[in-house]
Amino acid sequence: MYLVTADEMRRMDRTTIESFGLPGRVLMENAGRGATAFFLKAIYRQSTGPVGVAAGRGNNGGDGFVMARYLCQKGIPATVFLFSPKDRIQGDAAANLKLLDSMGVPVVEIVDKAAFEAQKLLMDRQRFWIDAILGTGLSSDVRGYFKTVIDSINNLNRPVFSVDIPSGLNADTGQICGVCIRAQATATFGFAKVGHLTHPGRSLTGKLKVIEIGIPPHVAETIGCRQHLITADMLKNAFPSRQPTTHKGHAGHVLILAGSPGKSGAAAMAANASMRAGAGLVTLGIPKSLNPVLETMVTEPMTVGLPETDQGALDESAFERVRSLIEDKRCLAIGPGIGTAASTGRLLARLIEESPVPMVIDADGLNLIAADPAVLSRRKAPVVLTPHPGEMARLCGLSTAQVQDDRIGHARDFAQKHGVHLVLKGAATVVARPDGTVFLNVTGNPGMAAGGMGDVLTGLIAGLIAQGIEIFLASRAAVYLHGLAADRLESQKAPMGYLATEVMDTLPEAIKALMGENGRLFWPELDELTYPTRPAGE
Ligand SMILES: NC(=O)C1=CN([C@@H]2O[C@H](COP(=O)(O)OP(=O)(O)OC[C@H]3O[C@@H](n4cnc5c(N)ncnc54)[C@H](O)[C@@H]3O)[C@@H](O)[C@H]2O)[C@@H](O)CC1
Ligand SMILES: [K+]
Repeated sequence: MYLVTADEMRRMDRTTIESFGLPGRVLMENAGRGATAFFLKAIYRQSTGPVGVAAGRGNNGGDGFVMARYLCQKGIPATVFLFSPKDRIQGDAAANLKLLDSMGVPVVEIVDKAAFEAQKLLMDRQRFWIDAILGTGLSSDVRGYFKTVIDSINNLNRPVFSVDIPSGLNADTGQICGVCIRAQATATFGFAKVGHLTHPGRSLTGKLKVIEIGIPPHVAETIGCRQHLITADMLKNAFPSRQPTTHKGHAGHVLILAGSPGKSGAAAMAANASMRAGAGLVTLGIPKSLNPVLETMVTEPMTVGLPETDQGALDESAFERVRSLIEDKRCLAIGPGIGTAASTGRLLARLIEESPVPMVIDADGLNLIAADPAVLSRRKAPVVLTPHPGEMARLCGLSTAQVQDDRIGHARDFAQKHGVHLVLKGAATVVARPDGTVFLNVTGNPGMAAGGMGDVLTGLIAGLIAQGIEIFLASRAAVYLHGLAADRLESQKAPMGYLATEVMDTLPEAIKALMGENGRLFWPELDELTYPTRPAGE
């Protein structure tokens, strides 16, 4: 499912109108009619009463005029509060405003703060609000008079329904431009916008419905839209089917380099998560003094003690041993709990340059790369990086706040610049491919804000790659499954307090839910088999 930016939506509207020949007026009619149906279903059915339509001077306001007309036709009292002089409304919106006049729908012109104050009583009487003030045409922070209007509507504490996007929300980043409507539900047109599903936009949008308004689906491809939503549908066939004769060698062998004193748990979780992902075998390479501890912490994974520094971190001299360990592996994951010793950094750099198998790099591995991300261009095999916003900030030389302001943009830029796959963790994880294609994940919940979740994700991605799943697909499937497992725990257990190891242990259930029928092996039922009733020859 495509997620579009404001500019892409504008280009799609234009292509549909100019090349496809569908008039803008028809699009606006479809938008307003569809939005009304959703408003009645999602908001208005709870109770009844007068509806205030707050309209701006652009086409978003035009959609609001159409909605007011349909409400009036249904006998629902609607008043349009027009936050612009009537004579500044143009085009399709102006045509729809005229229709309101002829239908007798009241339109209250509010052109400045004084007029706004004068209408406060009438505004207070409205039981519901439709927000058609600003849509994808928002071009800067909302200030002054419009800011007061948006604040006042929020403060009325009435159910608010947004047309296309909550007014004040940046459609490209999900960031608030000065102030923003808090909607209970939003009807958007043609395609969901990136900002609807990126935080904080997601919580301001409320329940979202995409209304089909007549834009042909192929137009998204024509204009080169590169953002998508991760859906179960695109992942359900990701897992290679297992034959009755499949053995652990077929299911792939993962090598994980992890751990340092005080961080042996990270190594154990990453290794066990690869097993939970379905990898056939996992070998865990750790600093040798940690080997006795890890031997008792993990059961299924094998452990190998590697040369270490005086402080007990992985040492560069482990390189030859690791290189020989990689030979029969399908994926190398490195980073959980490895620390940031310079010698470990040199080991990592040499592995990036030499590893013939895909690498997943996480945690301290990312902090080590941050000193010289150019090493990534010398990789032999594909690389997946899994930073959280803080690690991403170090990789990009930015502040965490700057990364969070445009998560998709930074993830895409880094992936393109360094030719890597990048998983930017956090609410609505972003998965970017070296060509700049980006997918957004919406599974998961705030209960995941706990130590160890990242280690589990690293092991999960590696475990999926080891099973032969293409790297970008494996990365998307992993973030989806990781969130899905946590969502199960949240609904069955508690909103927080569940552990990373519990998420890990729930992964097989999440995989089963994702695979659906594809996950079942169809053995013949016993009564379908025919047995000789007596031994042959008797
Ligand atoms: N044919 C089309 O283009 C269609 C557009 N549609 C609607 O049209 C909307 C986009 O319409 P427009 O491009 O006219 O833009 P909007 O209606 O979103 O807003 C544009 C107006 O807001 C003003 N504005 C921008 N930033 C502001 C700020 N920070 N503070 C105060 N005023 C600000 C602009 O000067 C402009 O007058 C969509 O969100 C959607 O609701 C739908 O009707 C479907 C068809
Ligand atoms: K709006």
